[in-house]
Amino acid sequence: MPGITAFPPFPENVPTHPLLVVDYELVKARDQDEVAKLWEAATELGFWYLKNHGVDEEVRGMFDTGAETMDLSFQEKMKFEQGDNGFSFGYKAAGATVTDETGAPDTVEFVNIAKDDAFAWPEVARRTYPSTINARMDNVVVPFIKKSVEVNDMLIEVFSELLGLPEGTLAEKHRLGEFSGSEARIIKSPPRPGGIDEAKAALAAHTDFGSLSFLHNTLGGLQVMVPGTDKWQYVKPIPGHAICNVGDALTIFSGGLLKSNLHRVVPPPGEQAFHTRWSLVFFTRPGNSVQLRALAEQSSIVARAVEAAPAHLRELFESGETSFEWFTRRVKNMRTNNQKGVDVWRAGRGTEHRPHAA
Ligand SMILES: O=C(O)CCC(=O)C(=O)O
Ligand SMILES: [Fe+2]
Repeated sequence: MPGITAFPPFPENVPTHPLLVVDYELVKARDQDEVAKLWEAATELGFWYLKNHGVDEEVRGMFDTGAETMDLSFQEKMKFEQGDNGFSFGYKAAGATVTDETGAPDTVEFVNIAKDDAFAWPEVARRTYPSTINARMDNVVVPFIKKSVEVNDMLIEVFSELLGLPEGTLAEKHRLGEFSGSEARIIKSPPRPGGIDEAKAALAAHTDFGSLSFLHNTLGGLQVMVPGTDKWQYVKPIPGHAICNVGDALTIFSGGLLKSNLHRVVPPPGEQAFHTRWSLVFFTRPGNSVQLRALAEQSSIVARAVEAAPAHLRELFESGETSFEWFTRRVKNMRTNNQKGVDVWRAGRGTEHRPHAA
């Protein structure tokens, strides 16, 4: 089981950024101090640790499912490949996306499982998956996705309240009944010991495409660029603590108040680089038809934020793209096969305003 295999500790001597620790159960009970901490984390860095989320057992099962899946032959995995049209569900081989505008290939493989397939199981809603995933749908994948939806939806509801939006406004944008890009992702990064340029990303510098990400990892490698700086800093994994981060859609809905921050994955630091790195994310994304625009008419808080937002964000608030268009554009323009010059890469960007960060 990759998640609990012994590995060296996260080194002390690398630049690390401490995240606020938010207690899921306390936020759910609307403990005012905890809700205030969540707001601080989401509006300043856009990243926080989440403890007491109750999903540990499902996370372990998902890592096992990932290990079994990645052990399948390359040929078998490629039967479930995503393709180059911006469809994200299924398998992505290492090197299938680029990590910057020079076309440097990524080094991670991952498999994405649609929330819509988990909720429709055993019916197929969006696509089929490798046998290793089908075998664990009932016991692991569906429970993991259902619990992750519950966690993210609760946090999104709290943001809706804090933004002063009419009750249920953000929930309506993430209705379970509508197809969306929401998905679980299991990522495997091979060991990359020494001799390799540590500054080179395994997974491109990016902001997340959707609303909220619920991430579980055990080895270092995730880095954030703290707003107002131009240096990458590691986020140290803490056992039992998930890492949550805001995605572009919430940034847009909130007029820029909720921060979708730039992050990337590099080889794990120090001795950890000798080990395979596994991570698992559940991404909540708005329903496909939802327009990505600032909800200024529904909240004076958002309206004021729009006024104060920088020009590059204000432009995005009025892009008129639906969630489906936004997501497809971003996935498609990272694909290696689609790179025909730097314009393709740049056209795939979201709220990132540092096109040269990589
Ligand atoms: O592997 C990680 O720690 C982060 C992965 C990530 O940022 C992503 O898949 O969007
Ligand atoms: Fe991400």
